[in-house]
Amino acid sequence: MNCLERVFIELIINSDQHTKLIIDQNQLSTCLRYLGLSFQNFNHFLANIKAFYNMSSHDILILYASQTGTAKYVAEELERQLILREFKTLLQSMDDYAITNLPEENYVIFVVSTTGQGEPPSNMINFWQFLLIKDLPNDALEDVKFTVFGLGDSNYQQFNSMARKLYQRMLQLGAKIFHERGLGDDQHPFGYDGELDSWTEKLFESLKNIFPNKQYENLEEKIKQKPQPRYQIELIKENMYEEQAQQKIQENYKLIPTPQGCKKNQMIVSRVVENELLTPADYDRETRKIEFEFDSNDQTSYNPGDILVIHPENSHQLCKDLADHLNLSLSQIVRITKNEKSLQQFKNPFPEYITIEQLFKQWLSISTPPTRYLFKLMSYFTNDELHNEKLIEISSKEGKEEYYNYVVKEKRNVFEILFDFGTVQIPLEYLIEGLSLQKPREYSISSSQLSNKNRVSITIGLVKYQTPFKRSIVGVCSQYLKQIELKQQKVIAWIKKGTMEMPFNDPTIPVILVGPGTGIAPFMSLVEQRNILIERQQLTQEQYSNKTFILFGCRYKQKEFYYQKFLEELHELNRINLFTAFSRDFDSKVYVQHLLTKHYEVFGDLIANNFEKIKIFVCGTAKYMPKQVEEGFVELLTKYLEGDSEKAKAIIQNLIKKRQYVVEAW
Ligand SMILES: Cc1cc2nc3c(=O)[nH]c(=O)nc-3n(C[C@H](O)[C@H](O)[C@H](O)COP(=O)(O)O)c2cc1C
Repeated sequence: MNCLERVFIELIINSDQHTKLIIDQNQLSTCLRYLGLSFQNFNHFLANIKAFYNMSSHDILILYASQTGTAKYVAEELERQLILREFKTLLQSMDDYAITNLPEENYVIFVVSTTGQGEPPSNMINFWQFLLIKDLPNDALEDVKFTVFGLGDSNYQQFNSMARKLYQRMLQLGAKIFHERGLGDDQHPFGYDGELDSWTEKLFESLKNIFPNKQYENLEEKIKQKPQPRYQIELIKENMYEEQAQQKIQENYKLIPTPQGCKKNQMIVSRVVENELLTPADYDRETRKIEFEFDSNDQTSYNPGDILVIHPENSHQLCKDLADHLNLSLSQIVRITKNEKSLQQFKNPFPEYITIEQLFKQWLSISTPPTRYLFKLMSYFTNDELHNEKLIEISSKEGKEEYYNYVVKEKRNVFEILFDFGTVQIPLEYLIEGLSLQKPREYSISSSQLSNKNRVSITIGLVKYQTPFKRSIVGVCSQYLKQIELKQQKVIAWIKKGTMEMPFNDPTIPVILVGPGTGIAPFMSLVEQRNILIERQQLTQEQYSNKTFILFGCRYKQKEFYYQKFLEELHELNRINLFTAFSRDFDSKVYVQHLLTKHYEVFGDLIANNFEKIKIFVCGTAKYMPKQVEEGFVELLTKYLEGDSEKAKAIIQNLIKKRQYVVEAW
């Protein structure tokens, strides 16, 4: 090893406090150039480094890709199970992992969810792009043994597609399977657990053959012992905390974890300035237009198709109830630090000093059902035998049904659970370990920034429903936004690109926008923007007419035809072509897909004359609509092409491939 190489190693090692190799790809290529090393040589070089420093590394690498945290939780639970059996593990999100180390790994477990329409979660994008590099040799990963557990929902057309694609790509690159693939499904009566439990059981069978010296039996005694908590918590006395530090606490919101796919420095602080009810007050559905104004110094910019990602707050009452139950005051300041004795590797997401109110309102997901792991943790903190047994049962594989019936289906939150198990006195450091972090919620933007540069609006349907036991549940974020005080409270949000790349600068490009219900939201942004551009660019009627086709559908015209006046006015002016379907106003039910076949000549001509530039966007609920609309397009083209269904299918498939036909569904 020459002295330049040594310098390089020092650089890498000193840049990382965990003595593992984490370098980003820019750093890597700069260093490689500096050292005159090719990429191939680099792997060999890394092996040298490891040997040189005798880094005792892991037995198994767990890599997860997760959009809303489920795959992350599953990966963490797997890690706990592996640690219990004496495995040395390394757990990372795919994009945090230095992918150039992958050929050196022995055993890898991938836990990967699918998002969008069969797309990778944001923390897999770079990793996936790297794996897809065309000239990677087919023996690049020949020493790697792997398995995949996928999280998906069979209601989506591309069920678990990222887990499947990753599996195939790993095989193409020469990696070998050490355990069969598992595919979890949200539609299973027990959600992904329906598949995960048996997959995990078999995983340990497979591992027994590979790592016979680990501990697989007699785990009961170990399980009974309380694990080391991940965090340490210190209650801070008020007089110990000076004024300057108080100021810091006020600014904790700046440390709220950046949502997937957003940029840290693009956090927006805004206030709600308008909250308009779009449905009749006595209707069973509630849809609102919520408008935000950015705090003055924000240089925020957005375009039609972009998404507003909102960090919601839990209700004050729930935070107070939970704090009271734990004998804590909301104004209590606590110091949260990492417990270095914990065997798990993780990033501490909390600010060092934080009030209980901030912790419960902004940081922890306390309104939604907690994971099974919380029940396990709770079981260590009761002297009541019955409660202890029940908690252990719910947290176990055997108690899966009970967990689903009592927690998931009934949407019980942590306060309700602690209340039911009143003998449990769980310390705060264990409680926060058993809860997930607050999840941001995504909404399509429905305004154009050309109309007001400091404002953005969204169209939200209020989530409210009853559980099987008739408990009334409301959605965390929609309720938070509904009740927010106008112009008072700060709302923390980010803007990110959506999947629909809209032609927002050119109103002459033909678009077909299919948006039933609140699926209309992103299209309102494009329509408003195009309307302004038609004026600004002084376009002629010939240039702008028959370019923006909107298909909107809902149950009743009188109750749910959002933005009716504006849309009908633009239709009158020939600035848009509006087609509507009201499914409950007439005896025969008409939905948006029926409008396509009904007007097959209009849409057939439009598509046939604009193959290269037309854009079709479909937005709304995921369950049946996207598939039915796609079938509607195929049907209309078949009719237009006088029965040539193969050609019709090929046209739509081609548009999908070229991303001229894009679905955004939830
Ligand atoms: C916006 C959205 C898009 C989704 N798209 C798909 C999909 O295309 N295919 C699929 O199998 N599951 C899809 N799902 C389901 C998720 O993969 C599933 O709920 C998973 O458990 C989420 O895991 P995560 O929280 O780790 O991202 C989607 C879920 C959402 C919210």
